Amino acid sequence: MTEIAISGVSKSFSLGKGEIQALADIEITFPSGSFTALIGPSGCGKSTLLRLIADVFPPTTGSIRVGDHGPDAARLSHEIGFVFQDPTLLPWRNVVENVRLPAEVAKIAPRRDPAALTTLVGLAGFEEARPSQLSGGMQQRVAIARALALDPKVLLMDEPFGALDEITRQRMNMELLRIWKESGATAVLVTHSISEAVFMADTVVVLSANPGRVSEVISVDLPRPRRLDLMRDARFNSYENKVREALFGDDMKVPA
Ligand SMILES: Nc1ncnc2c1ncn2[C@@H]1O[C@H](COP(=O)(O)OP(=O)(O)OP(=O)(O)O)[C@@H](O)[C@H]1O
Repeated sequence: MTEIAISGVSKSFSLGKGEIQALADIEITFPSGSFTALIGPSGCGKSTLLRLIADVFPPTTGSIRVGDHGPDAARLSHEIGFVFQDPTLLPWRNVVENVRLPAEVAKIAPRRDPAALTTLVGLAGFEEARPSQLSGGMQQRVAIARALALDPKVLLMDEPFGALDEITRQRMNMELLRIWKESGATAVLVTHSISEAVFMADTVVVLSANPGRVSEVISVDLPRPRRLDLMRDARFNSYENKVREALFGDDMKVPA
């Protein structure tokens, strides 16, 4: 069971002679096995928050707990899988070899069979294909399989489908929900899409900028498994409106 607890976290970066405060007073818990979406204006610190959890850098103040330990220990025991917007596959390696890569870098045996993971992400038959022979959506599937190779307890995704067309993106979202359920991981997804956030998440965390703060936490009480026709449901639209209002505040109000 891996809960992520973020307490009193702020993050500042030095920039030239000055300093930029990316995040302030972040207080939030992601329950074990939950799916959380982070949404907010550009520059509000969504990626920074993911990177803090992944131990790319430490917080300036506050603490982060991943399961029973800090992000550094979680990273060292390979408990965190990360998917970026760009799949960043090695072009000279085939699909299975790319999926196996994290285990090779860590000098340990893969905790999940790379060929089985390739099937799990819908790429059976493409095991030997090179990245250049795959579409953008297929490359991103490989990146997801690679993130699962060491059986992480936490899956962090930074706009993984941002570069994909709408049809591929919605398909990938459905598949990602299936893969997430199968993995049992605690998932955190950064997205710019309100409907994607509501469709995927148990909880949508809305951030505001300068510095990044949590402005609203919206629980999405919609049944799972979720299918695309859910998007036509009035309850779905009302959650979208809630997120929209949290993002745009007074700008949403109709002038008298
Ligand atoms: N390594 C870094 N060094 C200096 N400043 C940084 C660094 N990483 C992020 N920042 C700054 O922190 C702030 C938040 O950036 P971040 O990338 O986390 O925002 P974001 O919400 O993910 O943005 P976007 O939606 O545009 O991707 C920005 O002002 C950015 O310039």
